[in-house]
Formats: sequence, structure tokens, C-alpha cells
Amino acid sequence: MRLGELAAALHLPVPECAGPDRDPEVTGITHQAAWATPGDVFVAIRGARFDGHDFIGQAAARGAVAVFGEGLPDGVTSQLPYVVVPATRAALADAAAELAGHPSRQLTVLGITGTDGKTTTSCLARHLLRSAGRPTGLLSTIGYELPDGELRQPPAHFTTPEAPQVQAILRDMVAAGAEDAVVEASSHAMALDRVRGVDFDVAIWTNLTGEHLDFHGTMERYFADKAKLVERAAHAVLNADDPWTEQLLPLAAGHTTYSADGADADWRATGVVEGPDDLRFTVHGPDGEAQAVLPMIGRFNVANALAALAGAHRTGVPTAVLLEGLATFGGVAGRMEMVARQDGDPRVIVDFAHTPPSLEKALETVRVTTEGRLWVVLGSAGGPRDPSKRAPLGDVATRCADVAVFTEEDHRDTPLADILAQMERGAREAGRENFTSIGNRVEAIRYAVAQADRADTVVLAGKGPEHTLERDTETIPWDEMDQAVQALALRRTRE
Ligand SMILES: CC(=O)N[C@H]1[C@@H](OP(=O)(O)OP(=O)(O)OC[C@H]2O[C@@H](n3ccc(=O)[nH]c3=O)[C@H](O)[C@@H]2O)O[C@H](CO)[C@@H](O)[C@@H]1O[C@H](C)C(=O)N[C@@H](C)C(=O)N[C@H](CCC(=O)O)C(=O)O
Ligand SMILES: Nc1ncnc2c1ncn2[C@@H]1O[C@H](COP(=O)(O)OP(=O)(O)OP(=O)(O)O)[C@@H](O)[C@H]1O
Repeated sequence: MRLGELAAALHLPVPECAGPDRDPEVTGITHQAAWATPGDVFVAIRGARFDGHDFIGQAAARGAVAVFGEGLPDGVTSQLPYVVVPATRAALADAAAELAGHPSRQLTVLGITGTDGKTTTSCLARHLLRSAGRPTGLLSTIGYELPDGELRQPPAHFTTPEAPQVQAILRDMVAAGAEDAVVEASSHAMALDRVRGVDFDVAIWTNLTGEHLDFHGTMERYFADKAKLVERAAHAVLNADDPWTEQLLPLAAGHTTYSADGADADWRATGVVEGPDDLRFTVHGPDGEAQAVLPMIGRFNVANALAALAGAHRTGVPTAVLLEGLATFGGVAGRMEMVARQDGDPRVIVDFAHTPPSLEKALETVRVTTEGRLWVVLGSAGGPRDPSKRAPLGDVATRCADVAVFTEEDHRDTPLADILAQMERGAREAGRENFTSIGNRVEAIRYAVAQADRADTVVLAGKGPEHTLERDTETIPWDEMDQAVQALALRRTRE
């Protein structure tokens, strides 16, 4: 597509140009100069940290053929055709969608937003759709998947990447035969127009609580940013138990509601039973009443399951088929993930909780279904990461678990002994001595798993799905689940 055609499609003024090629062939678009490839438009965004105009030269050297910006700074000229746009991020999103051929129009797109539960609900929805035989893609915090289910990572670690990557991933999904796409939309994504070029068929809302207020400013702004997903979708799936839903209802073109508390809603759960390995409940939905089994722990996952069921049902899959899928859900990597166990093994759970509030929530949830003692193995990061959370982590761990094992967790160049001492101090200042410190994480995990009784639960907190462990100046490959499996195998040989 020629630059002039692209500008016309976006209702932008025809570019002014100082250089020789007024109307170059455009093949792609990027906001990041270092990622520019020949034929790209470089969008010069004035951000909070950088002004993209400072990188026009780098983009040009890499082959960019034009620039979009809100106006050249005084005294700066562009050697490339420069198109003045009203808002760079909006233009980035619109042009990315145009250049990718609007792939979302060929997909049924389920967008998922909310403070908690986005990743879990996204993974549930894509599993329900795939189990029903629908080729489905996923874009989420954990990475992205085409219908083949292989997990891939976009460059730069984001929940929702910038618009060119979103559009390229959706285009790849279409090319791979996807009919449906599940897209996790963070509040940053909504505020920064990363999913502006996506036509959402269904918007799923999990819940809203105070978070990221450093970025959004106020709760009202945070709500307004997230609410954009509901406003833009053809249909919204809303949480009747969330107080913000009342304000969302008038914004939705059409809506379905759900309640994990059994309140009046289109989809309700009643009779929730929390087992050691699963959740069981009765679903009341548009197709009637049926029993549901979800192989996950954590009561909040009933809400995530209802949201995913209601969303997937909008694509036309009957409830009975969806419930068959629910019963085979394999969980989300590193989030309350249960390690396969044999008779005589304690229950071992890998979880990502690494802040005092999330650790508290995770341990409280696991406590409900723990017959014996509750163990937790955890550390706290070093380097520039927040040192003020170390003592509170020691406090929460010894308060919510029966035994805490303090260990390494990416201490980097901070002396591990200092971190462990701060965690111990948090426990001691609260008058507790129910902890031990074992610096080597492999040994710490093996110790807890070996000491735990079969009625006990061991929570391995903090590393979750991460692939590396940063120890002193080394970065070593890490697989917490594999460590847990090995610790259980070792325990069996010693019994
Ligand atoms: C608050 C936020 O999301 N900011 C993002 C935003 O920054 P910004 O608009 O201030 O831009 P900037 O960094 O000043 O750069 C301005 C422009 O210069 C360009 N640039 C900059 C430097 C350079 O060397 N070359 C270059 O081309 C940049 O690509 C950009 O186009 O655009 C940048 C370019 O894409 C992002 O790197 C940056 O993400 C920051 C680093 C970030 O940490 N974002 C997190 C908070 C985030 O988005 N998280 C959510 C999940 C939140 C959650 O629910 O937990 C997510 O969706 O992942
Ligand atoms: N519906 C929910 N309500 C409250 N808490 C939840 C809910 N679902 C999950 N959680 C908690 O939040 C944690 C993170 O879950 P999940 O990754 O699904 O959320 P998220 O919104 O994607 O968050 P993030 O973007 O930080 O990964 C879980 O380990 C659990 O402790």
C-alpha cells in the first residue's frame, strides 16, 4: 500500500515531504525505532520517558520510509515524509489494523478485562472453545497461542503488547485457521490504544479493585479506561457481584450477567464445594441447570469459570459441551498449579504470589482444603526490587502458614543473607519462630516436601511460571514445577 493510500484510509492529510520519495510503498508500522524494518512507517510517540522524534534517524537508518507524529519539534526536520496525525497512538492502532487487513473482523474476538482473574479467565475461555472443536487463538500475559496451542512469546514482556504486535498476532491467528480469539486487555492497553483496532464481539469483565492508580490517577479514570472495552464490544459479559457493573450496564450494547454468589443473574453458581483438587458447583444458565466440575482450587475461580462459560456460550457452543470442557481444564501455568501426586505424597502447589497481599490471599485459599499443616517456601527479590516487602512477607508467611521456609528468589547482587535476615525479622517482630531459612532454593523445596506429611500442603510461592533464577551475578534456567516433581520423586525413594 502506498503512503498516500494509507493516509486516505485513515482520513489523514496527504503527507508533506522534504525528501525525494513522496509516496513510498508502506509494508508495516512500528512505534519502536529499533524494531523498524524496510518499508515501515515509524510512529513518533511523545511518551512519559522519551520523545519518539529523537529516534527518527535510527528508524530511517533501519529502512523506515515515513513518519507519523503530532508535529515536528521546533527546528527539527524529518528526512522522511512526515504525516501530522491528531493522536499518535490512535493512528498507530488504526494504521496497524489497516496494514494487517483488519484480522479481527474475520474472528470472533472475546476481550477480557478486570483487575484480577484476566489471565485465568482468558485461559479458561480458550480451553472451553478449543474443547468444543473451535480453532481458537489466545493473547494473554502468559504469551500468545495460535490454534495449535503452542505458547509463544512476543518481544517485550507485556500483558497486551502495542497495536502493531496485537494486529500481527491476530493476522497470524487468521492465517493459522483460527475462528475465535481470546484477548486479554489490560487497563494500560485500553488507556494507550493498544487494542483500538480490534473489533471485539464479546467483552468479559471480571472485577475492579484499586490497582495501578499510579498510572491511571483515580479509580474513576481506571474504571473509564477499562470500561472502553465494554463500550466498544457488541456484547458484554458482566459480573453481577461487582459493584461497578451497575455503571457498566448503560454502556453495553447488549449484556449477559453472571454471579458466583448465586445472586440474580443470567449465569449463577450455587452449592459451591471446595475440594482438595477441584471446585464443584451447580450452574444455572440459559440452557437450564447442570453440575460443573473445575479442576482448580481457589473459590474466586468459580467467578472466572462463569465468566468464561458465559463468554464462550455467546459463540454458540451449548452449555453441556462447555461443561465437558471445564472438567478437563489443566489450569494456568504457575498460578495455583497443582503438582501431580501419588498416594502418600503431600499436596504441592506452585503459585506466583510474591507480594504480601497476594501471598496472604493464596495461603488463605489453600488453608480451606488443607487437612494437615500448611507449608510455604518463599524468598524475596534483591537488586532494585522493593526491599520494604521483605519483612511483611516474613510476617504473612509465618501467620498464614504453619511452617515457612525462607530461601532465595532472584536476589541478584544483594547479599542473600541480608534478605533472609529481613524476612526473619518480619516473623520475629510478630512474635513467631515457625520458620527456617535455607538459602539454596532446590534444597529449600526438597526440605519442605520431605518434611511434609501426606495430609499437608506445600505452597511454593513467588517463582510461578518464570524460567530463570537470578542468583548473585548468574542467571540460571529455572522450572519450579520440575523442581517440585523432583522433590516429590526424591521423597518417595526415602519413604
Ligand atoms: C505506562 C506504560 O504502559 N507505558 C508504556 C508506553 O510508554 P510511553 O508512552 O511513556 O512511551 P516512552 O517509553 O516514553 O517512549 C516513547 C516512544 O519512544 C519510543 N522509543 C523509546 C526509546 C527508544 O530507544 N526507542 C524508541 O523508539 C517508544 O517505543 C515509544 O513509542 O509505551 C512504551 C512503548 O511501548 C512502553 O514501553 C511503556 O511500557 C512500560 C515500560 C510498562 O512497564 N508498561 C506496563 C506497566 C504495562 O503496560 N503493563 C500492562 C499490564 C498491567 C497489569 O495489568 O498488570 C500490560 O498490558 O502489559
Ligand atoms: N476472580 C478473581 N477475583 C479475585 N482474585 C482473583 C480472581 N481470579 C484470580 N485471582 C487472584 O489473582 C491472581 C492472579 O490471577 P490472574 O493471573 O488470572 O489475574 P490477572 O488479572 O491476569 O493478573 P495479572 O495480569 O497480574 O496476571 C491469582 O493467583 C489469584 O490469587
